[in-house]
Amino acid sequence: MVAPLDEPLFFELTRPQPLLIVLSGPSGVGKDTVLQALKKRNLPLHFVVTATDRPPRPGEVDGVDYIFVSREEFERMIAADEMLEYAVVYGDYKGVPKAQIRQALASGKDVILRVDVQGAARLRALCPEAVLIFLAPANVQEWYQRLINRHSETPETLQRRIEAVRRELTYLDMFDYVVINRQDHLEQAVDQIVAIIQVEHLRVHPRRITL
Ligand SMILES: Nc1nc2c(ncn2[C@@H]2O[C@H](COP(=O)(O)OP(=O)(O)O)[C@@H](O)[C@H]2O)c(=O)[nH]1
Ligand SMILES: Nc1ncnc2c1ncn2[C@@H]1O[C@H](COP(=O)(O)OP(=O)(O)O)[C@@H](O)[C@H]1O
Repeated sequence: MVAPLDEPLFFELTRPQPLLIVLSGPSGVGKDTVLQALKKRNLPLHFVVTATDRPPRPGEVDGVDYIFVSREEFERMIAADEMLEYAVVYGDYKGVPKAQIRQALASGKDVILRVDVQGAARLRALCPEAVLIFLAPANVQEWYQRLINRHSETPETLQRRIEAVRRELTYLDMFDYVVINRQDHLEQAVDQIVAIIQVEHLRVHPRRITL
């Protein structure tokens, strides 16, 4: 007996499972720029705002780029177990407030956040079904020039980022995807991340986020 042709097939009945997408990669590769471009695509994506005790850079907005807090406040949040994940990154605290990730996952949308490779490793351990995307430069020279041209660092903070990059590249094997953010081809990188999200939603066995 064949089901009536107008009856939805079983796979149309499964509610799409929201993804937890983790974008990582070396300083200056273009994570924030890619996320800003992704926001302009108006996809059903919830962008998690993470916390830091680093002072805001010119143009950075509290509650949008980061939740900017003092070192004392950050350490209070750690002690109060308010952080899902945190790390010292290039000398500053960075962390994912549990409240932020809960609010994001409750939205029913795909959730995306950008963390350093330490954060990506921690989120892989906490949530094996997260989708980890490594944003890479086309080559070290392009990466270095991009970081310098951003004019965001003091000699000390620049040196920390340069010293970190070799170690950060060794984390690649832990990731699910690598996207190259080529010089002056930003939209190509964004297209690839959109494609990853689309394909991840076509899995016969959807990733189930447990956090
Ligand atoms: N582990 C972790 N890293 C984070 C978090 N938020 C931001 N980061 C990362 O911290 C690193 C330093 O960020 P930032 O100080 O803005 O410097 P930038 O990477 O040079 O722009 C970047 O790789 C960010 O992706 C977080 O909540 N946890
Ligand atoms: N594809 C690209 N081509 C050229 N410049 C880029 C590209 N992506 C990002 N940038 C620039 O590189 C610098 C670093 O980007 P940013 O998003 O701050 O990196 P991250 O968030 O990974 O530290 C910024 O000045 C940004 O405008």
